[in-house]
Amino acid sequence: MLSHNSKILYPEDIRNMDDKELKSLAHDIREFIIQNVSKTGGHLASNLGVVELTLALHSVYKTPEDKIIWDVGHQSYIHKIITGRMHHFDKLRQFNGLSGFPKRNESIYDVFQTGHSSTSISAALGISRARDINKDDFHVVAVIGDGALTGGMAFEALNDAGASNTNLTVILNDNQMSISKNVGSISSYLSKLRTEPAYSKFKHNLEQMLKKIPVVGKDIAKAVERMKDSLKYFLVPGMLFEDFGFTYLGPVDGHDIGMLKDVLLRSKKIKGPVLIHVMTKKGKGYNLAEKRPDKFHGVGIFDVDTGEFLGKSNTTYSEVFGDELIKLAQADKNIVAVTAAMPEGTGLTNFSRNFPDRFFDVGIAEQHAVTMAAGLAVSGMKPVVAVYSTFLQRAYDQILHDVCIQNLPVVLAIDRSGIVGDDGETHQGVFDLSFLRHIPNIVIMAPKSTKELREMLSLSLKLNCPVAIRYPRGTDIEGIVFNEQVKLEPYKAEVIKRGKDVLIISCGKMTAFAYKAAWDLGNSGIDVGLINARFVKPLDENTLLNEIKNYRIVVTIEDNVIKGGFGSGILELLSQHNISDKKIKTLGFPDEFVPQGNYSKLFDKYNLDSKGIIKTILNML
Ligand SMILES: Cc1ncc(C[n+]2csc(CCOP(=O)(O)OP(=O)(O)O)c2C)c(N)n1
Ligand SMILES: CC(=O)[C@@H](O)[C@H](O)COP(=O)(O)O
Ligand SMILES: [Mg+2]
Repeated sequence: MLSHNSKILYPEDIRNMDDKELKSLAHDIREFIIQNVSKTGGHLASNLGVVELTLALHSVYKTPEDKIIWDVGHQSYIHKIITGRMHHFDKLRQFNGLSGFPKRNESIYDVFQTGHSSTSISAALGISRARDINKDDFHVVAVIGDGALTGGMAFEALNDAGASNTNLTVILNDNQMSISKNVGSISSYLSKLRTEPAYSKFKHNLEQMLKKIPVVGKDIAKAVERMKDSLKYFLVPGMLFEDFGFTYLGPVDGHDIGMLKDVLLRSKKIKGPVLIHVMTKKGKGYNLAEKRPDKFHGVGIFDVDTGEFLGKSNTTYSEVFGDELIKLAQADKNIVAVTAAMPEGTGLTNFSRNFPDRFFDVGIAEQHAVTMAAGLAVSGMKPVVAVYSTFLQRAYDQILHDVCIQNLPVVLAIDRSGIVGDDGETHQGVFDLSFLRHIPNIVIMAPKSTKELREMLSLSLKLNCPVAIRYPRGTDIEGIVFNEQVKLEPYKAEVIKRGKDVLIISCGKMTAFAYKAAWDLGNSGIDVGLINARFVKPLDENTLLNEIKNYRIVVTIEDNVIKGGFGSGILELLSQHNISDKKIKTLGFPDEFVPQGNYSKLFDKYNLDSKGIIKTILNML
């Protein structure tokens, strides 16, 4: 049984084990992961599915000289356990603790950092090409899931790698799941490869038969060749990948260590790019996760026996969004919803059940999601693209070129804006205001509460132009109840409180911290005014200028990077109106990547909670 006190494992230990020992280790590792993740949270089901695959990879390849690149990287826990990091798992995804993704500064075995999907083949190809230029001699392996294979980047890389002749191995970990059930025609194609063993048997028999046809004369020889070629398309499993220029091996049972090692050893001898199709079961070894791999994809703390999640269960912004969209869609048949493989996370699952014909899961393809929505919009539909802030980074040009230049009524419902917490720097949604604010035609809103999100969603569908609504992960901040009397009006800010000494102008969720700071300072005799901007673009210039003129000190606060964010917009406004007699401070995230950690830790670190705001204001007074 593995525990945090067990001997630290390294790949050499794995390479010295026979298949029986590896099988037993696989069992222990599964138990370790289930117990550990139940206490820390993390990506459970994906890791349980790749235990044997990871052991086989480290047995056959000589890491770290040979390079393994994990796509997304959420399935790298076993790789971490057997590369000397088992003892750090009690701090998995915590502030200053072990990352849930590969990190180059954590280990020499982590050769490329990931977090976002579909990058592994590109990175592996780059590493292979550098190796070839340097005349080095090592193997490069990309491990990509069937979900990640729905991303366009993966195909750009297959296209390039397939024609490159370079030695490179792609392991396709096919468990038929993205976070939810995998979608699209490639997924159906892979299912066919998995489920039709007759396919390969028939192909083998036929090839044998064709070989036996005696070649009598040129014409017959040519005809036989042509027949072979056309039959190949029907009969060769993995023909799609073969046509891309890869040698296809598989499908192989990804839970049989012996078979995995065999096929990996075989692949090492093949020149040029190779794709090995490995079939695994997501959640393998934990019955509850095998049954509901979607539910156990990414988890908080849970009870191992019952599978019950033990965290808080207040209504989240995502749930409110999904609920409100259903109501709006009931009244307007032109409303359609689009997700890039995140129906559950974005709160669209119920929508998909209520309106199956008006719901589109396009796979892990954010760029396509946005342009496809633009196509829906030019045809009179009202598309709402629900997407995490961090993943929308992929679709910058699609927003600009396909939506905003044509001024199309596409609503971007940007979930997980601001701090997401445990996933860390690859996933923090702290750039959206900066990468959207400068695009002409777009309206940007940020609700201070789940109630305001409902109103903003309803308004966004009436504005007939591109709209982004950015809202955070999780629930309303506990303990702060707003007096929600000021109804949302288009392009109008909300004056929550007037004061004399300091004005805070807040954006979205940060209004809650500002609200508490304003009241706490009031109790100490400092009279603070508070405006909830509601509209980041266009700013409600009249209200803002009318209020700002009454104060000497102005503080802006946002859960975005300071550079190019909401506060920058206020500075631009003041500069355009030649207002230079104010003391101003823009609060937000500094020019660095925000690490992993829970909300309170991070808001405290960056002085963005009410305590931090009070500290800033006292320093300014
Ligand atoms: C660009 C991007 N969009 C969305 C996600 C969210 N995401 C993380 S894992 C995942 C599913 C990946 O499926 P697959 O590659 O098959 O791995 P599995 O979990 O099935 O092992 C998704 C959609 C992401 N990481 N990156
Ligand atoms: C690995 C990945 O990108 C997702 O699984 C992500 O961790 C989901 O985040 P939420 O838990 O916020 O839905
Ligand atoms: Mg998968």
